[in-house]
Amino acid sequence: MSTPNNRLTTSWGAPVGDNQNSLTAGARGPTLIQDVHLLEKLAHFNRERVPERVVHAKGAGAHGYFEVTNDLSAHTKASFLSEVGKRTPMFIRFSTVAGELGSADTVRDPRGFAVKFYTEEGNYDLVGNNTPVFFIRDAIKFPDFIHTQKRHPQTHLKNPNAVWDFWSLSPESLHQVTILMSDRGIPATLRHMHGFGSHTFKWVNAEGEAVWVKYHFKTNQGIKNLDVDLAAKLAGENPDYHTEDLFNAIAAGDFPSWTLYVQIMPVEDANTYRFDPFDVTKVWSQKDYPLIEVGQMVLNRNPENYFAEVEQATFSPGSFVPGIEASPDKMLQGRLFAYSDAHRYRVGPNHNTLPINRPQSEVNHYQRDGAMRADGNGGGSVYYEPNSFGGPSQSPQHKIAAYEVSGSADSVAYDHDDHYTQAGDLYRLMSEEERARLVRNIVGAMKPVEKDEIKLRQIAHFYKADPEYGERVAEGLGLAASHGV
Ligand code: HEM
Repeated sequence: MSTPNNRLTTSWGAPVGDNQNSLTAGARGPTLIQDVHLLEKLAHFNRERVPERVVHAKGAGAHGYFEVTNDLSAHTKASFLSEVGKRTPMFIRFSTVAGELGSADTVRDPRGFAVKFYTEEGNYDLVGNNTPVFFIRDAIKFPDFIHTQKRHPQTHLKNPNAVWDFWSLSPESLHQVTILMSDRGIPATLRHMHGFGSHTFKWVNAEGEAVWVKYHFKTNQGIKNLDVDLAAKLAGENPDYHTEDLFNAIAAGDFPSWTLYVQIMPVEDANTYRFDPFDVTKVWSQKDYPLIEVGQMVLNRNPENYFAEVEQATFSPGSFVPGIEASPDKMLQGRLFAYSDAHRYRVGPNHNTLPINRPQSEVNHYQRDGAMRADGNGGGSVYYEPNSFGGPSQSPQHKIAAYEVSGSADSVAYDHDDHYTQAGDLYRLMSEEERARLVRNIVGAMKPVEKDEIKLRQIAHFYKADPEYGERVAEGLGLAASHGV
Protein backbone atom coordinates (compact mmCIF):
# COMPACT_ATOMS: atom_id res chain seq x y z
CA MET A 1 0.00 0.00 0.00
CA SER A 2 1.62 3.28 -1.04
CA THR A 3 1.01 6.58 0.72
CA PRO A 4 -0.90 9.17 -1.33
CA ASN A 5 1.34 11.78 -2.99
CA ASN A 6 4.45 10.26 -1.41
CA ARG A 7 3.25 11.57 1.94
CA LEU A 8 5.69 11.57 4.87
CA THR A 9 4.34 9.58 7.79
CA THR A 10 5.30 8.81 11.35
CA SER A 11 6.57 5.30 12.13
CA TRP A 12 2.97 4.43 12.99
CA GLY A 13 1.84 5.57 9.57
CA ALA A 14 0.08 8.83 10.34
CA PRO A 15 0.72 11.85 8.11
CA VAL A 16 3.36 14.25 9.50
CA GLY A 17 2.33 17.90 9.60
CA ASP A 18 5.76 19.44 10.15
CA ASN A 19 9.09 17.62 9.93
CA GLN A 20 11.25 20.76 10.17
CA ASN A 21 10.01 22.65 13.22
CA SER A 22 9.39 21.05 16.57
CA LEU A 23 6.37 21.89 18.68
CA THR A 24 7.16 24.62 21.23
CA ALA A 25 5.19 26.56 23.84
CA GLY A 26 5.29 29.85 21.99
CA ALA A 27 7.89 30.70 19.31
CA ARG A 28 10.60 31.06 21.96
CA GLY A 29 9.17 28.66 24.50
CA PRO A 30 10.49 25.24 25.51
CA THR A 31 9.84 22.17 23.36
CA LEU A 32 6.73 20.23 24.21
CA ILE A 33 6.68 16.58 25.16
CA GLN A 34 3.50 16.58 23.17
CA ASP A 35 5.60 16.49 19.96
CA VAL A 36 5.55 12.70 19.86
CA HIS A 37 6.89 12.65 16.31
CA LEU A 38 10.04 14.46 17.54
CA LEU A 39 10.36 12.11 20.53
CA GLU A 40 10.06 9.06 18.29
CA LYS A 41 12.63 10.41 15.83
CA LEU A 42 15.18 11.09 18.57
CA ALA A 43 14.54 7.83 20.36
CA HIS A 44 14.77 5.69 17.23
CA PHE A 45 17.97 7.44 16.19
CA ASN A 46 19.53 6.54 19.55
CA ARG A 47 18.90 2.91 18.70
CA GLU A 48 20.11 2.82 15.09
CA ARG A 49 23.18 0.70 15.86
CA VAL A 50 23.36 -2.95 16.73
CA PRO A 51 26.67 -3.99 18.33
CA GLU A 52 29.32 -4.43 15.68
CA ARG A 53 30.72 -7.94 15.22
CA VAL A 54 33.39 -8.58 17.87
CA VAL A 55 35.62 -9.71 14.99
CA HIS A 56 35.13 -9.19 11.23
CA ALA A 57 33.27 -5.93 11.91
CA LYS A 58 34.12 -4.22 8.59
CA GLY A 59 32.62 -5.98 5.62
CA ALA A 60 30.96 -5.88 2.22
CA GLY A 61 28.33 -8.25 0.87
CA ALA A 62 26.81 -9.40 -2.40
CA HIS A 63 24.16 -11.78 -3.70
CA GLY A 64 24.76 -14.39 -6.35
CA TYR A 65 24.31 -18.01 -7.27
CA PHE A 66 26.21 -21.26 -7.12
CA GLU A 67 26.05 -23.64 -10.08
CA VAL A 68 27.21 -27.25 -9.99
CA THR A 69 29.61 -28.19 -12.81
CA ASN A 70 30.71 -31.63 -11.55
CA ASP A 71 28.54 -34.35 -10.07
CA LEU A 72 29.96 -35.33 -6.67
CA SER A 73 26.80 -37.04 -5.42
CA ALA A 74 28.89 -40.20 -4.92
CA HIS A 75 30.43 -38.37 -1.96
CA THR A 76 27.64 -36.17 -0.60
CA LYS A 77 23.87 -36.32 -0.55
CA ALA A 78 23.72 -32.51 -0.18
CA SER A 79 20.78 -31.71 -2.43
CA PHE A 80 22.23 -28.44 -3.76
CA LEU A 81 25.21 -30.41 -5.13
CA SER A 82 23.11 -33.25 -6.55
CA GLU A 83 23.35 -32.62 -10.31
CA VAL A 84 25.30 -30.69 -12.89
CA GLY A 85 23.60 -27.41 -13.79
CA LYS A 86 21.75 -27.06 -10.47
CA ARG A 87 21.71 -23.44 -9.27
CA THR A 88 21.36 -22.30 -5.66
CA PRO A 89 21.00 -18.68 -4.57
CA MET A 90 23.73 -17.50 -2.19
CA PHE A 91 24.94 -14.44 -0.31
CA ILE A 92 28.53 -13.66 0.59
CA ARG A 93 30.07 -11.31 3.12
CA PHE A 94 33.75 -10.41 2.87
CA SER A 95 35.46 -8.76 5.84
CA THR A 96 38.66 -7.80 7.54
CA VAL A 97 39.17 -9.33 10.99
CA ALA A 98 40.65 -7.00 13.57
CA GLY A 99 39.46 -3.50 12.65
CA GLU A 100 36.29 -1.75 13.74
CA LEU A 101 33.28 -1.13 11.50
CA GLY A 102 34.75 2.09 10.11
CA SER A 103 38.33 0.83 9.73
CA ALA A 104 40.31 0.83 6.50
CA ASP A 105 39.95 -1.96 3.95
CA THR A 106 43.53 -2.12 2.68
CA VAL A 107 45.24 -3.26 5.87
CA ARG A 108 47.30 -6.42 6.40
CA ASP A 109 44.79 -8.87 7.83
CA PRO A 110 43.12 -12.12 6.80
CA ARG A 111 39.87 -11.55 4.89
CA GLY A 112 36.63 -13.26 5.91
CA PHE A 113 34.88 -15.21 3.15
CA ALA A 114 31.45 -16.14 4.54
CA VAL A 115 29.03 -17.81 2.14
CA LYS A 116 25.37 -18.59 2.78
CA PHE A 117 23.79 -21.07 0.35
CA TYR A 118 19.96 -20.91 0.44
CA THR A 119 19.46 -24.62 -0.37
CA GLU A 120 16.17 -26.49 -0.65
CA GLU A 121 17.10 -28.35 2.55
CA GLY A 122 17.94 -25.27 4.60
CA ASN A 123 20.76 -22.75 4.72
CA TYR A 124 24.31 -24.01 4.46
CA ASP A 125 26.88 -21.52 5.76
CA LEU A 126 30.54 -21.90 4.86
CA VAL A 127 32.25 -19.32 7.06
CA GLY A 128 35.83 -19.28 5.84
CA ASN A 129 38.73 -16.97 5.20
CA ASN A 130 41.00 -16.12 2.27
CA THR A 131 43.65 -18.35 3.87
CA PRO A 132 43.62 -22.16 4.05
CA VAL A 133 44.94 -22.26 7.64
CA PHE A 134 44.50 -20.34 10.90
CA PHE A 135 46.77 -18.97 13.68
CA ILE A 136 45.60 -21.35 16.39
CA ARG A 137 43.95 -24.76 16.43
CA ASP A 138 41.94 -24.92 19.63
CA ALA A 139 38.91 -22.71 20.33
CA ILE A 140 40.06 -22.21 23.91
CA LYS A 141 42.82 -19.87 22.65
CA PHE A 142 40.57 -17.70 20.44
CA PRO A 143 39.57 -14.93 22.91
CA ASP A 144 43.23 -14.49 23.99
CA PHE A 145 44.42 -14.45 20.41
CA ILE A 146 41.85 -11.83 19.38
CA HIS A 147 42.71 -9.67 22.41
CA THR A 148 46.24 -9.37 20.98
CA GLN A 149 44.85 -8.15 17.65
CA LYS A 150 42.67 -5.53 19.30
CA ARG A 151 43.56 -2.35 21.20
CA HIS A 152 45.57 -2.03 24.41
CA PRO A 153 43.27 -1.60 27.43
CA GLN A 154 45.01 1.61 28.55
CA THR A 155 46.38 3.34 25.47
CA HIS A 156 43.60 2.15 23.14
CA LEU A 157 46.35 1.67 20.54
CA LYS A 158 47.15 -1.41 18.46
CA ASN A 159 49.83 -3.33 20.31
CA PRO A 160 52.65 -5.11 18.40
CA ASN A 161 54.08 -6.33 21.73
CA ALA A 162 50.98 -8.39 22.41
CA VAL A 163 50.74 -9.61 18.80
CA TRP A 164 54.28 -10.99 18.66
CA ASP A 165 54.34 -12.13 22.29
CA PHE A 166 51.31 -14.33 21.63
CA TRP A 167 52.53 -15.61 18.24
CA SER A 168 56.01 -16.35 19.55
CA LEU A 169 54.47 -18.31 22.43
CA SER A 170 52.02 -20.07 20.05
CA PRO A 171 54.29 -21.53 17.36
CA GLU A 172 51.34 -23.22 15.67
CA SER A 173 50.63 -19.72 14.26
CA LEU A 174 53.79 -19.68 12.12
CA HIS A 175 52.21 -21.00 8.91
CA GLN A 176 49.41 -18.43 8.96
CA VAL A 177 51.79 -15.64 10.05
CA THR A 178 53.92 -16.43 6.98
CA ILE A 179 50.86 -16.19 4.71
CA LEU A 180 49.68 -13.00 6.40
CA MET A 181 53.07 -11.30 6.06
CA SER A 182 53.43 -12.38 2.42
CA ASP A 183 52.05 -10.48 -0.58
CA ARG A 184 48.68 -12.17 -0.03
CA GLY A 185 48.26 -10.34 3.28
CA ILE A 186 46.79 -7.34 1.40
CA PRO A 187 44.62 -8.40 -1.57
CA ALA A 188 44.21 -5.90 -4.41
CA THR A 189 40.44 -6.26 -4.24
CA LEU A 190 37.96 -8.69 -2.71
CA ARG A 191 37.51 -10.10 -6.22
CA HIS A 192 41.18 -11.02 -6.60
CA MET A 193 41.58 -13.47 -3.74
CA HIS A 194 40.80 -17.12 -3.09
CA GLY A 195 38.47 -18.34 -0.34
CA PHE A 196 38.82 -21.43 1.84
CA GLY A 197 36.61 -23.37 4.22
CA SER A 198 39.92 -23.83 6.13
CA HIS A 199 38.61 -26.56 8.43
CA THR A 200 38.11 -30.16 7.47
CA PHE A 201 34.45 -31.08 7.08
CA LYS A 202 32.65 -34.35 6.61
CA TRP A 203 30.65 -35.25 3.52
CA VAL A 204 28.19 -38.13 3.72
CA ASN A 205 26.55 -39.81 0.71
CA ALA A 206 23.11 -41.41 0.35
CA GLU A 207 24.52 -44.75 1.54
CA GLY A 208 25.76 -43.14 4.75
CA GLU A 209 29.43 -43.38 3.69
CA ALA A 210 31.65 -40.53 4.82
CA VAL A 211 34.75 -38.73 3.52
CA TRP A 212 36.70 -35.76 4.88
CA VAL A 213 36.73 -32.64 2.67
CA LYS A 214 38.42 -29.26 2.43
CA TYR A 215 36.95 -26.43 0.33
CA HIS A 216 38.88 -24.10 -2.00
CA PHE A 217 37.21 -21.20 -3.87
CA LYS A 218 39.67 -20.14 -6.59
CA THR A 219 39.15 -16.65 -7.94
CA ASN A 220 38.48 -16.56 -11.69
CA GLN A 221 39.78 -12.98 -11.71
CA GLY A 222 43.29 -14.18 -10.80
CA ILE A 223 45.21 -13.40 -7.63
CA LYS A 224 46.29 -9.77 -7.30
CA ASN A 225 47.78 -8.11 -4.26
CA LEU A 226 48.43 -4.53 -3.24
CA ASP A 227 51.85 -3.00 -2.94
CA VAL A 228 52.30 -2.03 0.73
CA ASP A 229 52.95 1.64 0.07
CA LEU A 230 49.90 1.93 -2.16
CA ALA A 231 47.83 0.07 0.45
CA ALA A 232 48.92 2.53 3.15
CA LYS A 233 48.09 5.48 0.89
CA LEU A 234 44.67 4.04 0.05
CA ALA A 235 43.94 3.35 3.72
CA GLY A 236 44.16 7.10 4.24
CA GLU A 237 42.63 8.36 1.02
CA ASN A 238 39.87 5.80 0.50
CA PRO A 239 39.42 3.55 3.53
CA ASP A 240 36.46 1.89 1.80
CA TYR A 241 38.44 0.98 -1.32
CA HIS A 242 37.56 -2.74 -1.37
CA THR A 243 33.91 -2.13 -0.51
CA GLU A 244 33.64 0.40 -3.32
CA ASP A 245 35.43 -1.82 -5.83
CA LEU A 246 33.09 -4.75 -5.22
CA PHE A 247 29.94 -2.63 -5.41
CA ASN A 248 31.05 -0.83 -8.57
CA ALA A 249 32.13 -4.01 -10.36
CA ILE A 250 28.76 -5.65 -9.75
CA ALA A 251 26.85 -2.46 -10.58
CA ALA A 252 28.75 -2.29 -13.90
CA GLY A 253 27.83 -5.91 -14.75
CA ASP A 254 31.40 -7.14 -14.25
CA PHE A 255 30.32 -10.09 -12.11
CA PRO A 256 33.14 -11.68 -10.11
CA SER A 257 33.21 -15.46 -9.92
CA TRP A 258 35.05 -18.27 -8.18
CA THR A 259 35.47 -21.95 -9.02
CA LEU A 260 34.82 -24.18 -6.04
CA TYR A 261 37.04 -27.23 -5.62
CA VAL A 262 37.25 -29.82 -2.86
CA GLN A 263 40.00 -32.08 -1.65
CA ILE A 264 38.60 -35.43 -0.58
CA MET A 265 40.28 -37.71 1.98
CA PRO A 266 39.04 -41.24 2.70
CA VAL A 267 38.05 -41.43 6.39
CA GLU A 268 40.62 -44.09 7.23
CA ASP A 269 43.52 -41.91 5.96
CA ALA A 270 42.92 -39.57 8.89
CA ASN A 271 44.59 -42.10 11.17
CA THR A 272 47.78 -42.34 9.17
CA TYR A 273 48.26 -39.05 7.28
CA ARG A 274 51.54 -37.34 8.11
CA PHE A 275 49.77 -34.28 9.50
CA ASP A 276 46.68 -34.35 11.66
CA PRO A 277 43.98 -33.64 9.05
CA PHE A 278 41.82 -31.88 11.65
CA ASP A 279 44.54 -29.42 12.64
CA VAL A 280 43.50 -26.11 11.02
CA THR A 281 47.09 -24.81 11.05
CA LYS A 282 47.96 -27.37 8.34
CA VAL A 283 47.07 -27.85 4.68
CA TRP A 284 46.68 -31.18 2.89
CA SER A 285 49.15 -31.63 0.06
CA GLN A 286 47.39 -31.32 -3.30
CA LYS A 287 49.65 -34.08 -4.57
CA ASP A 288 48.12 -36.40 -1.97
CA TYR A 289 44.57 -35.08 -2.34
CA PRO A 290 44.11 -33.25 -5.67
CA LEU A 291 41.57 -30.49 -6.20
CA ILE A 292 38.28 -31.74 -7.63
CA GLU A 293 35.99 -29.18 -9.25
CA VAL A 294 32.50 -28.72 -7.79
CA GLY A 295 31.02 -25.62 -9.40
CA GLN A 296 30.95 -21.89 -10.01
CA MET A 297 30.00 -19.10 -7.61
CA VAL A 298 28.96 -15.88 -9.35
CA LEU A 299 28.17 -12.57 -7.60
CA ASN A 300 25.64 -10.66 -9.68
CA ARG A 301 23.54 -8.47 -7.38
CA ASN A 302 24.38 -5.74 -4.90
CA PRO A 303 22.46 -5.43 -1.64
CA GLU A 304 19.58 -2.96 -1.77
CA ASN A 305 20.25 -1.93 1.81
CA TYR A 306 23.53 -2.34 3.66
CA PHE A 307 22.15 -2.59 7.18
CA ALA A 308 19.30 -4.96 6.35
CA GLU A 309 21.35 -7.33 4.24
CA VAL A 310 25.02 -7.03 5.26
CA GLU A 311 25.06 -5.80 8.86
CA GLN A 312 22.19 -8.07 9.87
CA ALA A 313 23.52 -11.10 7.99
CA THR A 314 24.34 -13.89 10.42
CA PHE A 315 26.54 -16.82 9.40
CA SER A 316 27.22 -19.89 11.51
CA PRO A 317 29.67 -22.73 10.83
CA GLY A 318 27.03 -24.87 12.58
CA SER A 319 24.43 -24.31 9.84
CA PHE A 320 24.82 -27.58 7.97
CA VAL A 321 22.48 -29.38 5.57
CA PRO A 322 22.07 -33.15 5.14
CA GLY A 323 25.22 -34.57 3.53
CA ILE A 324 27.61 -32.09 5.20
CA GLU A 325 28.72 -32.46 8.83
CA ALA A 326 31.33 -31.23 11.29
CA SER A 327 34.73 -32.84 11.79
CA PRO A 328 36.47 -33.21 15.17
CA ASP A 329 38.62 -30.09 14.46
CA LYS A 330 38.80 -28.44 17.92
CA MET A 331 38.50 -24.94 16.43
CA LEU A 332 35.47 -25.85 14.37
CA GLN A 333 33.86 -27.49 17.40
CA GLY A 334 34.18 -24.21 19.35
CA ARG A 335 32.85 -22.22 16.42
CA LEU A 336 29.72 -24.39 16.34
CA PHE A 337 28.75 -22.63 19.59
CA ALA A 338 30.26 -19.17 19.18
CA TYR A 339 28.43 -17.79 16.15
CA SER A 340 24.78 -18.36 16.98
CA ASP A 341 25.53 -17.12 20.47
CA ALA A 342 27.01 -13.95 18.95
CA HIS A 343 23.96 -13.55 16.72
CA ARG A 344 21.49 -13.83 19.59
CA TYR A 345 23.40 -11.05 21.34
CA ARG A 346 24.14 -8.88 18.31
CA VAL A 347 20.96 -9.18 16.26
CA GLY A 348 18.50 -10.98 18.54
CA PRO A 349 17.09 -14.43 19.23
CA ASN A 350 15.00 -14.35 16.08
CA HIS A 351 17.84 -13.29 13.74
CA ASN A 352 17.05 -16.32 11.58
CA THR A 353 13.66 -14.85 10.66
CA LEU A 354 15.09 -11.72 9.03
CA PRO A 355 14.82 -11.75 5.24
CA ILE A 356 18.60 -12.05 4.65
CA ASN A 357 18.94 -14.98 7.04
CA ARG A 358 15.61 -16.74 6.54
CA PRO A 359 15.89 -20.05 4.65
CA GLN A 360 14.19 -20.08 1.26
CA SER A 361 13.01 -23.61 2.07
CA GLU A 362 10.17 -24.37 4.46
CA VAL A 363 10.90 -23.90 8.17
CA ASN A 364 8.94 -26.04 10.66
CA HIS A 365 9.86 -26.22 14.31
CA TYR A 366 8.49 -25.72 17.81
CA GLN A 367 10.48 -22.62 18.76
CA ARG A 368 8.12 -19.79 19.58
CA ASP A 369 8.09 -16.14 20.72
CA GLY A 370 11.17 -14.10 21.66
CA ALA A 371 12.01 -10.49 20.86
CA MET A 372 11.01 -9.13 17.46
CA ARG A 373 9.17 -12.19 16.16
CA ALA A 374 7.96 -11.02 12.76
CA ASP A 375 7.17 -14.19 10.83
CA GLY A 376 3.73 -15.16 12.14
CA ASN A 377 5.25 -17.17 15.01
CA GLY A 378 3.67 -20.44 13.91
CA GLY A 379 0.13 -19.00 14.09
CA GLY A 380 -2.21 -21.37 15.91
CA SER A 381 -0.30 -24.51 14.91
CA VAL A 382 0.75 -27.13 17.42
CA TYR A 383 3.54 -25.77 19.60
CA TYR A 384 5.03 -28.82 21.36
CA GLU A 385 6.29 -32.29 20.57
CA PRO A 386 5.39 -35.14 20.79
CA ASN A 387 1.80 -34.33 19.88
CA SER A 388 -1.31 -36.01 18.46
CA PHE A 389 -2.12 -33.20 16.01
CA GLY A 390 0.12 -33.99 13.05
CA GLY A 391 2.81 -31.43 13.86
CA PRO A 392 6.14 -31.62 12.03
CA SER A 393 8.21 -34.65 12.97
CA GLN A 394 11.80 -35.81 12.68
CA SER A 395 13.14 -37.71 9.67
CA PRO A 396 15.55 -40.42 10.90
CA GLN A 397 17.25 -40.62 7.50
CA HIS A 398 18.65 -37.17 8.31
CA LYS A 399 20.44 -38.20 11.49
CA ILE A 400 24.16 -37.51 11.26
CA ALA A 401 26.38 -40.39 10.16
CA ALA A 402 27.41 -42.25 13.32
CA TYR A 403 31.12 -42.40 14.08
CA GLU A 404 33.15 -44.10 16.75
CA VAL A 405 34.95 -42.23 19.48
CA SER A 406 37.37 -43.66 22.04
CA GLY A 407 39.73 -42.56 24.80
CA SER A 408 39.48 -40.69 28.08
CA ALA A 409 37.87 -37.29 28.61
CA ASP A 410 40.97 -35.11 28.94
CA SER A 411 42.52 -31.85 27.72
CA VAL A 412 44.82 -33.15 25.01
CA ALA A 413 47.02 -31.34 22.51
CA TYR A 414 47.13 -32.31 18.84
CA ASP A 415 49.48 -35.27 18.26
CA HIS A 416 51.55 -33.76 15.52
CA ASP A 417 53.65 -30.91 16.80
CA ASP A 418 55.47 -29.98 13.62
CA HIS A 419 54.80 -26.25 13.27
CA TYR A 420 57.71 -25.70 10.92
CA THR A 421 57.63 -27.96 7.83
CA GLN A 422 54.65 -26.35 6.10
CA ALA A 423 55.71 -22.78 6.94
CA GLY A 424 59.21 -23.57 5.63
CA ASP A 425 57.81 -25.20 2.48
CA LEU A 426 55.82 -22.06 1.81
CA TYR A 427 58.92 -19.88 2.28
CA ARG A 428 60.91 -22.11 -0.08
CA LEU A 429 58.15 -21.85 -2.72
CA MET A 430 58.53 -18.06 -2.85
CA SER A 431 60.69 -16.27 -5.42
CA GLU A 432 63.61 -14.16 -4.18
CA GLU A 433 61.49 -10.99 -4.64
CA GLU A 434 58.61 -12.50 -2.66
CA ARG A 435 60.96 -13.55 0.16
CA ALA A 436 62.48 -10.07 0.28
CA ARG A 437 59.01 -8.48 0.59
CA LEU A 438 57.97 -11.07 3.21
CA VAL A 439 61.02 -10.31 5.34
CA ARG A 440 60.55 -6.55 4.89
CA ASN A 441 56.92 -6.81 6.04
CA ILE A 442 57.86 -8.90 9.08
CA VAL A 443 60.74 -6.65 10.05
CA GLY A 444 58.49 -3.59 9.72
CA ALA A 445 55.83 -5.23 11.89
CA MET A 446 58.27 -6.50 14.55
CA LYS A 447 60.41 -3.37 14.88
CA PRO A 448 58.08 -1.66 17.38
CA VAL A 449 58.21 -4.71 19.71
CA GLU A 450 59.96 -3.50 22.85
CA LYS A 451 61.42 -6.72 24.27
CA ASP A 452 64.29 -8.44 22.45
CA GLU A 453 63.23 -11.63 24.22
CA ILE A 454 59.99 -11.69 22.20
CA LYS A 455 61.75 -10.89 18.91
CA LEU A 456 64.35 -13.60 19.49
CA ARG A 457 61.74 -16.19 20.39
CA GLN A 458 59.90 -15.43 17.13
CA ILE A 459 63.10 -15.40 15.06
CA ALA A 460 63.86 -18.90 16.37
CA HIS A 461 60.57 -20.08 14.88
CA PHE A 462 61.34 -18.53 11.49
CA TYR A 463 64.78 -20.16 11.72
CA LYS A 464 63.31 -23.59 12.39
CA ALA A 465 61.03 -23.20 9.37
CA ASP A 466 64.06 -22.34 7.22
CA PRO A 467 67.44 -21.10 8.51
CA GLU A 468 67.58 -18.46 5.77
CA TYR A 469 64.11 -17.19 6.79
CA GLY A 470 65.26 -16.77 10.41
CA GLU A 471 68.59 -15.24 9.50
CA ARG A 472 67.08 -12.65 7.21
CA VAL A 473 64.51 -11.51 9.77
CA ALA A 474 67.21 -11.39 12.47
CA GLU A 475 69.42 -9.34 10.18
CA GLY A 476 66.60 -6.95 9.35
CA LEU A 477 65.97 -6.42 13.06
CA GLY A 478 69.66 -5.91 13.75
CA LEU A 479 69.71 -8.96 16.06
CA ALA A 480 71.75 -11.39 14.01
CA ALA A 481 75.32 -10.62 15.05
CA SER A 482 74.62 -9.71 18.67
CA HIS A 483 72.70 -12.89 19.46
CA GLY A 484 74.37 -15.36 17.16
CA VAL A 485 71.17 -16.40 15.37
C1 HEM B 1 37.30 -20.90 17.79
C2 HEM B 1 37.61 -20.04 16.86
C3 HEM B 1 36.71 -18.92 16.44
C4 HEM B 1 35.74 -18.25 17.15
C5 HEM B 1 35.32 -18.48 18.58
C6 HEM B 1 35.18 -17.27 16.26
C7 HEM B 1 34.18 -16.37 16.60
C8 HEM B 1 33.62 -15.44 15.77
C9 HEM B 1 32.59 -14.51 16.13
C10 HEM B 1 31.96 -14.40 17.52
C11 HEM B 1 32.28 -13.79 15.04
C12 HEM B 1 31.26 -12.67 14.94
C13 HEM B 1 29.94 -13.23 14.50
C14 HEM B 1 28.84 -12.18 14.44
O1 HEM B 1 28.75 -11.34 15.33
O2 HEM B 1 28.03 -12.23 13.47
C15 HEM B 1 33.11 -14.27 13.96
C16 HEM B 1 33.04 -13.82 12.67
C17 HEM B 1 33.69 -14.44 11.63
N1 HEM B 1 34.61 -15.46 11.70
FE1 HEM B 1 35.21 -16.40 13.34
N2 HEM B 1 35.79 -17.35 15.03
C18 HEM B 1 36.73 -18.35 15.11
C19 HEM B 1 37.56 -18.78 14.10
C20 HEM B 1 37.40 -18.46 12.79
C21 HEM B 1 38.05 -19.14 11.68
C22 HEM B 1 39.04 -20.30 11.82
C23 HEM B 1 37.58 -18.56 10.54
C24 HEM B 1 37.88 -18.86 9.12
C25 HEM B 1 38.35 -20.01 8.69
C26 HEM B 1 36.64 -17.52 10.93
C27 HEM B 1 35.92 -16.74 10.05
C28 HEM B 1 35.00 -15.79 10.43
C29 HEM B 1 34.30 -14.95 9.48
C30 HEM B 1 34.42 -14.98 7.97
C31 HEM B 1 33.48 -14.11 10.23
C32 HEM B 1 32.55 -13.03 9.70
C33 HEM B 1 31.21 -13.62 9.34
C34 HEM B 1 30.34 -12.54 8.75
O3 HEM B 1 30.70 -12.04 7.65
O4 HEM B 1 29.32 -12.18 9.36
N3 HEM B 1 36.55 -17.49 12.28
N4 HEM B 1 33.93 -15.27 14.43
